[in-house]
Amino acid sequence: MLFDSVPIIDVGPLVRKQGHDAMAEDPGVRAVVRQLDLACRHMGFFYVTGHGVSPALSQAVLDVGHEFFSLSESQKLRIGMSSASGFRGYQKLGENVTKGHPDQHEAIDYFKEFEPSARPENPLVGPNQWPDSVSKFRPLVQDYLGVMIGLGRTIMQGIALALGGPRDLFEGDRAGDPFWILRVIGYPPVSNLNHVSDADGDEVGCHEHTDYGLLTFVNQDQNITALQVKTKCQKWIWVDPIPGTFVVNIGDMLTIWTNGLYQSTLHRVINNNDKYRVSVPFFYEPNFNARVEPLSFLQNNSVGIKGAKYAPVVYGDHVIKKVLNNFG
Ligand SMILES: N=C(N)NCCCC[C@H](N)C(=O)O
Ligand SMILES: O=C(O)CCC(=O)C(=O)O
Ligand SMILES: [Fe+2]
Repeated sequence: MLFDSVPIIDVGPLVRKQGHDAMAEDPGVRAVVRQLDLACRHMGFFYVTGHGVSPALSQAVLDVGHEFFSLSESQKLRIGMSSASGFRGYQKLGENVTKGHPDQHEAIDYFKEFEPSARPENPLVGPNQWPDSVSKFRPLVQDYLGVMIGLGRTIMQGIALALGGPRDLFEGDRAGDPFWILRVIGYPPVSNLNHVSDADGDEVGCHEHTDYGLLTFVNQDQNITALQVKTKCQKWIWVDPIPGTFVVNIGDMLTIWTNGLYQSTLHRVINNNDKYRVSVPFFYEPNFNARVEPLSFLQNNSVGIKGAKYAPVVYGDHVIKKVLNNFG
């Protein structure tokens, strides 16, 4: 089965039953689980509706993003990202690099904060940086984080069932204490052309990449189409915003845990519109110290994969390598 567009999944039944002992037998949950399985096997991307996150909260987070990016450069640089801040904070246009190409976006990056006892040589140890010039920014984003961590956990329960595992497969040492990431990203318009001929050039808001962890939830401006995904047929397709939904995609650690059954999917951003675009991806990730390796029950599965196709990695090592690469 091949998808030529991104499927929409109403996860309402899963959200209502999550954590219940009998959830795996609930017919509504089972229908959601089947759709998650197909989307993860064949596309790596899906929209979710029925997630229970307030549309007003999602919109307010985008609004404070717009407000922040409209500030002067010197105000934005007051929360500038550096190695001293653990790579948390504001990065200027072109500062983030993907496979050697500077990206045409500016952003603020947040990571879960470490306990004071964390190893000081870990380059990601540092304080998150909040803009005080946009007073509602911090409380809104913190509310949003709480809600999104809950949604990430719920969808991971659905994915655990989709794989034929117990619902708590990704709890505990795997992803019970997720090293979440949140980015508030601004993409200026790159050109007024109606097509993009050279997708390696300067006009790309974020060059093609896969995400690092388990699940990404993209909250994006309505009425601007800029995100593209590469289908299994190697065709780039646009992912239009749909009101009230998140665009969800799977990350590299799910590829490893599922022994390649659910593969992370290449995507990129080209804001070839005349409006400034804001998106806020929330990344639900494994625990920082999680050891990620193909699940034993997926090493000889129905698709005929024999043995482990991927070497084990520690998630924290993977994300550190990625972040250091992004900022030279
Ligand atoms: N936390 C995540 N997944 N961030 C994705 C950013 C993708 C662009 C980055 N320069 C890169 O090359 O990865
Ligand atoms: O802006 C978007 O729609 C997606 C951004 C993205 O892919 C990322 O930050 O990993
Ligand atoms: Fe991404």
